Amino acid sequence: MCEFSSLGLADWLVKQCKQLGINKPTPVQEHCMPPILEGRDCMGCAKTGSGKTAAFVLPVVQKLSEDPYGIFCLVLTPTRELAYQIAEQFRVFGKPLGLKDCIVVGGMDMVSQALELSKQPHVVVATPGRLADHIRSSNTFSMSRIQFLIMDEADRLLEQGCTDFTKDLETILAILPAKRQTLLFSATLTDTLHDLKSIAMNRPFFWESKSDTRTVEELDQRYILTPEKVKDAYLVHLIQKFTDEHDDWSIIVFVNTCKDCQILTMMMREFNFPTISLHSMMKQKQRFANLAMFKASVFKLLIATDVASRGLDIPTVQVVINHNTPGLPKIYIHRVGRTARAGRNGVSITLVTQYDIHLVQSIEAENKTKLKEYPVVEKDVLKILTQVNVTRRQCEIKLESTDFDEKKETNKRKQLILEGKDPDLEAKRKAELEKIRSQKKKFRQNIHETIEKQKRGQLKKKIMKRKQKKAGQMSA
Ligand SMILES: Nc1ncnc2c1ncn2[C@@H]1O[C@H](COP(=O)(O)OP(=O)(O)OP(=O)(O)O)[C@@H](O)[C@H]1O
Repeated sequence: MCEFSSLGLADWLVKQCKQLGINKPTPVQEHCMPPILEGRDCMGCAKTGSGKTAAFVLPVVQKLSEDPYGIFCLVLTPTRELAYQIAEQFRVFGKPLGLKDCIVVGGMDMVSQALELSKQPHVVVATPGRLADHIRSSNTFSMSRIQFLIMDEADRLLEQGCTDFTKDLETILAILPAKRQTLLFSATLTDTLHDLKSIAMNRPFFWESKSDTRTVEELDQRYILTPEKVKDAYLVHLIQKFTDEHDDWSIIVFVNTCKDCQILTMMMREFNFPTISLHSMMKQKQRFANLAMFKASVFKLLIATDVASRGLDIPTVQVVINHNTPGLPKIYIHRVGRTARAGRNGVSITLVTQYDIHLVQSIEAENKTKLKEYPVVEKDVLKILTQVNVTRRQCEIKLESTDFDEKKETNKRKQLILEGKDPDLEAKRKAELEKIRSQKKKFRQNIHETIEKQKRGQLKKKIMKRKQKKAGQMSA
């Protein structure tokens, strides 16, 4: 393994790294930092927890020290929490320079952000939506001289998922100078490589960590096959087990929806687990506060939606539990990547129902890893099943008495209007899609049942034949 200084990093930054316990570059840093320092565009694809952030922060800070002016660098990232985490890295490495950063994310005061932007910070770390809002609504800042555009979790920024950043990215890219360095990083770049290449045009250097698998070796990947109705009991059982067996434990449970996140948080509290939640329907200040308390181990259990699945670096997390099987291998990679970071060990456990088996198969195929079954004493789970299910029902009733669903509906309508869509038309379209989906599910279920019936029929026939044969032999 080489040294930071041999990569062209200045002595003062090498010293700064040492002070932070970063002594040797990781492979993504070793390969991507020299081309960035040479002035090339770079696309870096390396596994979760492999030090991609420092791979772009360190060269930018070095270049900034050579010719400091603001706004020098713009970092775009899909989530607000991640923006704060990246800004902190710039602040730490750039402390000797007096580096000034500005965080521009949704859910926080827009006026104070505009004021900060007008003070020409060296580095702006932003989520696309809020930055685009600032560009559209004010002319108090200019990004016409930026040297670096960085997209962290670049594939997420470019894919058209539930939050589509395309329009906001267009607004942002339009005000950036063509002559700049563009750096794109993620653990899962390959699917969007084509789109990314059109953004990074300056002799892009592409580096991907060579490995047979897409998840880290230190991660013990498990699954539990469970009927939907027993899932929560398994979850309570698993958390109780970790609490009993480890003094120092920290777990993230990923769920599919904000509502599920809220209900499971209430449930886990009923079972006296120190639980906190993170989802997009919470007020932003509460989101930051909850994450800070989880990071500080005030709360040991975090129930979160996919808003926490990318980039968050919390070294104490030993276990990730997927309460639902992720629909895409990529989502799985990022979720389980919240543990086993920077060479540490970690465990991931995915709760799988009979209807999710095809999802597990595609996760295994894509990641070239087999998930192993997690051993559980089933009778221990069955013992708590009724209590757990009653608790869920109680929590659901409690949540129904609040305005949670209403709030969700209002938020959704607001979002659609902001996106220039008609909320009523969208609702109709969604209902139609839901109908098709449920028809498909029913169809799959019918096929499954028919196959099972056929199997049972064949088995019966075999048994009958065997009996007849035996009877024949006896009578002979
Ligand atoms: N050279 C190094 N030596 C030791 N630790 C390092 C080094 N570089 C970074 N780290 C640490 O490794 C951890 C993970 O780094 P980072 O968050 O940058 O990962 P990542 O590759 O961006 O992961 P993800 O894909 O999940 O976003 C951090 O705590 C960071 O401080």
